[in-house]
Amino acid sequence: MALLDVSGVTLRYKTSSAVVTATEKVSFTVDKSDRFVLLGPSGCGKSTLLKAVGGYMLPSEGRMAINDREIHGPGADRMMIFQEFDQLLPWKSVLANVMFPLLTARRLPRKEAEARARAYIEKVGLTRVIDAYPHTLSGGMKQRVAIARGMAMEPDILLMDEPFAALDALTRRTCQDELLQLWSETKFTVLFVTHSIAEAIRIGNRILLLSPHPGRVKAEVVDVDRVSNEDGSAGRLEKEIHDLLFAQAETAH
Ligand SMILES: Nc1ncnc2c1ncn2[C@@H]1O[C@H](COP(=O)(O)OP(=O)(O)OP(=O)(O)O)[C@@H](O)[C@H]1O
Repeated sequence: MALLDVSGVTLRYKTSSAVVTATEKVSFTVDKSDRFVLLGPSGCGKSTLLKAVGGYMLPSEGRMAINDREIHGPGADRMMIFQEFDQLLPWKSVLANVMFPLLTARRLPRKEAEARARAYIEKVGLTRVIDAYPHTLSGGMKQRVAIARGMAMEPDILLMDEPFAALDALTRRTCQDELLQLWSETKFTVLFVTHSIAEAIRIGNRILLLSPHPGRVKAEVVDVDRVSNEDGSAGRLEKEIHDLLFAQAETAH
């Protein structure tokens, strides 16, 4: 049984003047310990899909289930990490930010919450700024706090919406490496959204390619680790994915 099962999901926004179809009949499954990437051009509905898996939006058609339980709303089994640097509570220290959902959503006793928060802050290498406030941290550090906060909840799946997109290239690369390092230690499950082909290949072991608006499944690339580890093949895979994503658009011009 898959950890996450998304089956024939259509997601629509209803505004006062129009109905926008963000994704159409999208299906995929995520297994435990997958680093599953949703990849596609801007506007293909990646963030909308993630929002729906998070329980913040219900499908107009199709079904989503986690551990065979239908998703009806948000839950502590799914934690979201966003692109924006302002997702932390500015009036709370790093430690208090990481402890906050442990106390409120997980309802852990304060001592236990603090011990767990300290352990995850150490995992992301931020112990020396544990008492600092978010406005004194760099963008990369704030994202690491958000990751520590998400991981400390020990959810069944981490939902990451372009978490490194607003970082400079070097910091982005470091954060990607750190995420992979954390993954090799704990083998958590992550559903990761990006529009960067290179980032998808670095992060994912499986990549779902979505067509432009409305998002439909174009293809799934499996076993990315094995393919991209072969000599010089990351570049080849990048080109193949590019061609798959943009073939139709290019022939149309
Ligand atoms: N709140 C909203 N109301 C109406 N339409 C929306 C809303 N949010 C998104 N959309 C539309 O739904 C479609 C999918 O948007 P979404 O943000 O999920 O795409 P995306 O693939 O994540 O894009 P990006 O990479 O630019 O973030 C787009 O056409 C967008 O304009």
